[in-house]
Amino acid sequence: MQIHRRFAALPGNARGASLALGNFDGVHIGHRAVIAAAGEAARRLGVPLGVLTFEPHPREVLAPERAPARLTTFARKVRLMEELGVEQLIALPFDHRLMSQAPEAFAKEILVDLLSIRAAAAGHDFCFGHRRSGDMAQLSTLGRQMGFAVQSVHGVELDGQLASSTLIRKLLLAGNLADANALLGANFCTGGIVVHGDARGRELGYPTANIQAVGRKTLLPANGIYAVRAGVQWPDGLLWYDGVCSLGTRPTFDGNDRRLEVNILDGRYDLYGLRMKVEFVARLRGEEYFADIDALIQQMARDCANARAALCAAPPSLGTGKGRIIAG
Ligand SMILES: Cc1cc2nc3c(=O)[nH]c(=O)nc-3n(C[C@H](O)[C@H](O)[C@H](O)COP(=O)(O)O)c2cc1C
Ligand SMILES: Nc1ncnc2c1ncn2[C@@H]1O[C@H](COP(=O)(O)OP(=O)(O)O)[C@@H](O)[C@H]1O
Repeated sequence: MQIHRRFAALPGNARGASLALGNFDGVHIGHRAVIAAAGEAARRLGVPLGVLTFEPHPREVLAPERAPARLTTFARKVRLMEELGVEQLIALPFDHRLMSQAPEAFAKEILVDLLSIRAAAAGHDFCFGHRRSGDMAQLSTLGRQMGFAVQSVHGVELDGQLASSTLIRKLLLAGNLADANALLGANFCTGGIVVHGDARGRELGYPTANIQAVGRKTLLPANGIYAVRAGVQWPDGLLWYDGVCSLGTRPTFDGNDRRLEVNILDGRYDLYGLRMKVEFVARLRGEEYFADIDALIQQMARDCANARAALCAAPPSLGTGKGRIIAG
């Protein structure tokens, strides 16, 4: 996949694609339906499949204090889109010129003059142009006038819930990881760098790598204990391990800061300073206060056994998206 981040540096092969338009935070099953629709048009027309998005999200530029925490970093979006077969990712900076562009000017200057698109697909509620004044009906009209096909894609519902980034954020914050992952079509994933903690984990018999976010933070799920897959970025490549993670303030030890800590179930490693990805596979329980440390240690042993069982039963991490396209 080729990634284009600057208007001025768009090579010729970024032009003439079938493009999915949107922000795609989470790359959830609704987003996947939009990308699939753009992919079908790409195959029909014999042109590359692309995604046009703005990075950072316009909301993060216009009202950063009100922007919700992200489900996916840009790097994670790139990886998920690559898995979906996206060939050209055009992630343009959202600047003041773009902000003030009327819908017609956006279509003419960006979609036609800059990108010469052949087709566009977006969610039925997609808005574009100055103050989000352009909608899908207008994009279809502009497409007819300017010579590109437009497909409006209906929302995707899973077990009666319409996939949306907002709903997935709510589910994660409420501790409903199973539904959030189902709507994501992949396991929720975050990560960071392994830093020093209180050196207590090794005394308990469960060393835990403390993960500190680097760069733009993602949302974190509700506090609790989770079965995870931990991706360690060793100098010579990324390796995945089964693990268990504790997310929260460690009430047993009067912790006051919120920490994300991962115990890799098998083996001992020196992880300090390395990057680690944490894929949340299943929620095991909430954090608890233990008056007796031995009781916590016994519970941690049960957590590890439960994590093993959950990880054995879990489907492969990516491409598990299910869902039904609904009308309307
Ligand atoms: C599987 C697992 C379950 C845990 N459950 C709890 C818990 O219920 N309550 C709690 O206070 N801390 C819990 N912890 C967090 C430990 O207290 C924490 O890992 C320990 O204090 C080590 O901290 P350190 O990495 O800073 O040394 C859990 C940790 C793990 C790995
Ligand atoms: N299986 C393992 N899972 C997680 N960390 C491990 C493991 N084996 C060794 N370690 C190392 O132990 C460190 C965590 O030990 P711990 O006693 O919890 O101290 P601290 O939290 O202060 O770093 C990790 O950062 C890592 O370098």
